[in-house]
Amino acid sequence: MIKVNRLNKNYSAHNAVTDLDFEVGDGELFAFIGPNGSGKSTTIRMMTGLLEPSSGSVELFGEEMRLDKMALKQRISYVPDTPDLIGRLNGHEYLNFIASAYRMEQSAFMERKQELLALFDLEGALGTLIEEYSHGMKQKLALVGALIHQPDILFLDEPTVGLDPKSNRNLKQYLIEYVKSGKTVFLTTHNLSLAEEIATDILIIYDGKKRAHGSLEALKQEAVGVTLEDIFLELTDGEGVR
Ligand SMILES: Nc1ncnc2c1ncn2[C@@H]1O[C@H](COP(=O)(O)OP(=O)(O)OP(=O)(O)O)[C@@H](O)[C@H]1O
Repeated sequence: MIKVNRLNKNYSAHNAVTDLDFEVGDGELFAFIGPNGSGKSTTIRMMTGLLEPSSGSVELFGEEMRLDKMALKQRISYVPDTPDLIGRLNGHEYLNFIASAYRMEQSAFMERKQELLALFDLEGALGTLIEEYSHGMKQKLALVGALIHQPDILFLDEPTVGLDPKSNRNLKQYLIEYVKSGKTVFLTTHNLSLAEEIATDILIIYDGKKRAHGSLEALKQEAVGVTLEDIFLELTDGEGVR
């Protein structure tokens, strides 16, 4: 599904991402974790064709992702950490816009819209302008918009920030079921218990470089620690357990 090959991004003299290599398969729920400023958003923006790499490449479905690859972009969704929705639209208009951009059939659109709005308790908010939504409501509408066309790969940057506990739990369960159907989820999070709970694969990035990658069990072989938090802190020069 995803192949990242010696990916680099330099901002002036600063290397935000250095020689990053990894692969993500079908049906994986991949957690990409690292301290603030370690290069997660930069990487995800290159993977989704929003930012040109300085060198290296990202392949999705065996094809190189670039800024102009619209056909590849039709098969993915990306929810950034602060979704930038069109404030002058109401929820209905926003979702209609998404449906037409992805050329969804009306019946599939209506069916999935009902399901997702119920999942996030958003049914009552669709007539309201997005600029009047709370942060959590915007986050939930962005998630509905990202999921409605059932992308083959779903990229989520900090998806649970701002969500209430019920929506948080519903999202977790939804993502677990989503990957069981063969789809792929790639998420960044600072919520290590979330990664521990739902990820099939975890990559720790530190200062733009891959520090560790594997299942939780595999990571436990690489570092002393019982929890992902112990391992993370040890591998990222934090308050390690050693
Ligand atoms: N447009 C930019 N111009 C210059 N430097 C940038 C730019 N975007 C990011 N950086 C730098 O690149 C590095 C990686 O930033 P990035 O946003 O990818 O980190 P992150 O891991 O997503 O952080 P956080 O967890 O805080 O969201 C940081 O040092 C940041 O200051």
